[in-house]
Amino acid sequence: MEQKDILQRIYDIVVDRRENPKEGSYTNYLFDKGIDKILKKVGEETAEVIIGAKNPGKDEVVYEISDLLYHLTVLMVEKGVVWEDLYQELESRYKK
Ligand SMILES: N=c1c2ncn([C@@H]3O[C@H](COP(=O)(O)OP(=O)(O)OP(=O)(O)O)[C@@H](O)[C@H]3O)c2ncn1[C@@H]1O[C@H](COP(=O)(O)O)[C@@H](O)[C@H]1O
Repeated sequence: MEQKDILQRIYDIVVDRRENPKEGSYTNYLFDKGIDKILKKVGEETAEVIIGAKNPGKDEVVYEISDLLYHLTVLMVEKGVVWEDLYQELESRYKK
C-alpha cells in the first residue's frame, strides 16, 4: 500500500475533523472560532518561524515551520484550497 504524503494526510484529517467533529480536537476548536482565529494563528506561527530561524541550529525552525504548515492547512480547508491548486500554481512558475 502506498503511503500518502504527510501534508495530504494532515489535510485529510483536517477535512475529516470539520465533517465529523471530535471531542477535544484542536482543529475543531479553530473551526469553531472561525476565520479570524485561524488567521491570527497563521500570523503568530509566522512570527515564531522568524524568531526560530534567527536562533542557531535548525531544530527550532523545523518545529515552528511544522506548526505553520498545520495552521496553513486549516486555512486551506477553510478557504476550499486543495494541494493540487498549489502544485499547479508552483508548476506554472517553475523554470528549468
Ligand atoms: N499538526 C498538528 C498540529 N500542530 C500544532 N498543533 C496544535 O497547535 C496548537 C498551537 O499551540 P499554541 O501554544 O500556539 O496555541 P494554544 O495556546 O494551544 O491555543 P490558542 O493560542 O490557539 O488559543 C497546539 O495546541 C498544538 O497541539 C496541531 N494540532 C493538530 N495537528 C494535526 O491535526 C490532526 C488532528 O488533531 P486534532 O484536531 O487535535 O484532533 C493531528 O493528528 C495532527 O496531524
